[in-house]
Order: sequence, then structure tokens, then C-alpha cells
Amino acid sequence: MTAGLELVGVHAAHGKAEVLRGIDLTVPKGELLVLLGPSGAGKSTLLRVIAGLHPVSAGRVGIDGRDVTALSPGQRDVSMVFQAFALFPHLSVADNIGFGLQVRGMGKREVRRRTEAAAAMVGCEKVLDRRPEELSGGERQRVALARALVREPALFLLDEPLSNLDAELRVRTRTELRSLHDRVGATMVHVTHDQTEALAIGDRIAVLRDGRIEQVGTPDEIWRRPATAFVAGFVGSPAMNFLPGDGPWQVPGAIAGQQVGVRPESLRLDTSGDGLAATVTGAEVIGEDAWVRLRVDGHALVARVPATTRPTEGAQVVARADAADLHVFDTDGNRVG
Ligand SMILES: Nc1ncnc2c1ncn2[C@@H]1O[C@H](COP(=O)(O)OP(=O)(O)OP(=O)(O)O)[C@@H](O)[C@H]1O
Repeated sequence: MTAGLELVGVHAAHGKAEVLRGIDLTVPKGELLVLLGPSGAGKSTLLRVIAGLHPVSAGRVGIDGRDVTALSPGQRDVSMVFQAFALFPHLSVADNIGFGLQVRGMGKREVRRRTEAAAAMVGCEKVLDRRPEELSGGERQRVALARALVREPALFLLDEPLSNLDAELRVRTRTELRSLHDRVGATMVHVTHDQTEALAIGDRIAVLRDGRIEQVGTPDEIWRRPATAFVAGFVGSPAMNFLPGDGPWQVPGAIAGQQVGVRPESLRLDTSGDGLAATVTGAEVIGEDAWVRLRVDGHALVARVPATTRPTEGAQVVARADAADLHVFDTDGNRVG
């Protein structure tokens, strides 16, 4: 099967600074791949390279089996949705959506038909006659998506399209985006630095760090078997706890220099029994959960427990986790086992 997107040995620079350092990535046709990484990792640059808006210094970009490395953005058959929606303020919603088709010389009736179909797909068909200034943030975002959809491209590139929305709308829109993807069936690459968003909507997630891919996997794989300590620490909130391999947490085979990681939600707190002796140094209650701060042998840990069961500050407790929930990383940060 042809890949929806294929990147082979892609390097790119901003001036003298190399920003992408050898990216290999294949996205099957119809997949929603999330590019996840911290600020400055190179996510936007990679998206721009795929779109043809930024040159590669080495490597190859393929879309739907076609080598597009040397092609201009207009020849690549991609649609990009940016963080800032950049709608034309003086045009109606309908004209904003249909603009790209009009400039290609498509007939008025066909433009109208496709505009209405795209608007219906994202649920903004009722505001087609309004101007962007008369829309809410969420509605504007839908219009931007409809404008990308209307062209029926081979590949959608979404650069943090939800980041300007408030928290509640963000959650709702990401669910809609996922179901939109399922209906359209197009290949999509969605950039975010929000790990919850990545876990929620991605078929697979590629975690980017310093211009390299650390891991590509399903949300489940990224969560359960993080390939590196970086991925383990980046995905999860609160972040995974790390202890030295020869520290208080005795994991068979773990040695000095290695790190043992355990997620806050994998820790159970008890008043006695086997486990690590810990002192409770504080807690934050966040709805149903409490993030309990612990001190174990000079190391700080966080446990996430039901708020109703949280111990009081200063209490002496025992922290326990199942062996299956311990992640061991070697001195280079790579997963062991
Ligand atoms: N126009 C530019 N000129 C010079 N350096 C740039 C330019 N744009 C980005 N960079 C640098 O390239 C690196 C990658 O930036 P990029 O915007 O691709 O990262 P990102 O992962 O998308 O970050 P963010 O999540 O903050 O948008 C950063 O170190 C950044 O400072």
C-alpha cells in the first residue's frame, strides 16, 4: 500500500542551526498521526517541510507515493490549518471556505456545492453568510477546517489548531476533529505540545525532541512502553517519577546509572506493610484526585490517589507499585527490557 506520507532522512535548518536532524517517518494512508514534542523540538518546521514551505537540506518527502521534495507547496496537494486561523476578515464565511477553489477557476455552482458540503462536515453551515468577526473562536476554527477540507487534499497538516480555544472548547473540538477524520478518512498530521490531546486523538504519536524522533507508536504503546526516559517523562501528568537504579527502589537487575520510572497513578499508599517508607510533604487536590508529594530517602516523588484517601501532610506512609508498572532506563535513557 502506498504511504500517505513518507519522510526519509529529512534534515532542515534555520540559517546555520540544524533543526531537523534525520527524520524517518511513514504515515499510512488514512492515519491520524500526532507530532508531539516540547516547544522548540521542530514540530512546526517539520510540518512546513512537508507542506513545502521550508526547504530540506537533505532527505526526501513523499506524499501518496509521489516524491514531492522538489515541488512547490501548490503542487503537493496538501492543506494546512494554522494555529492562528487567518481568515479573510472582509469575506463571508462561505467565501473564506471557497476562496481556494475560486482562485483555481472552479465554477460558481460547484464552489457553492463543495463549500456547503465542507461546512456541513464541520457543523458551520448555519454561519455561511456571516463575517469572521461575527463568529466565536470555536466557529472560526471550524471555518478554518472547512477551508482545508473543501480542497479534498491528499494530506492535511494541522499546526496546533486547537491552541487558541479555551479548555472546554478544546476538549470538545478535539473529539470533533477525531470524528471528522474518521468520516473523511484522509491522512492527517496534527502537531501539538499537549500530550493529553495527542493521547486522545492520535492513531499513532511521533514524539519529537531536538529535531529527532524519539518514538513512534500508538497512544497505548507510548503510555505503557515508553522507549526512552524522555518520552516517559514527557507523556503523563503529573510526570513520571524517576529514582536511581541503585536507589531505594529495588528492581531486580537495575544498577547504578540506570533509572527506575514509576507513574504517579501506579503508586499506592498504605499505612504499613512492604514498600518504600515515605513522608508526605504536601498534596494538591484536583477534583477527584490528589497529587500527593512524598519524600523517600531524599528523593521527591508524586503519587496520584483518590482525593478521599489522601494522607495528611507529615504522615509516614508506605508507597507501593506493581513490578509491571516499573520502567527501567539505561544510562543513555533507553528503555531496558
Ligand atoms: N524563522 C526561524 N529562524 C530561526 N530559527 C527558527 C525559526 N523558526 C524556528 N526556529 C528555531 O527552530 C527550532 C524549532 O522550532 P519549531 O518552531 O519548529 O519548534 P516547535 O516544536 O514547533 O515549537 P513550538 O511548540 O514552540 O511551536 C527552535 O529552536 C526555534 O528557535
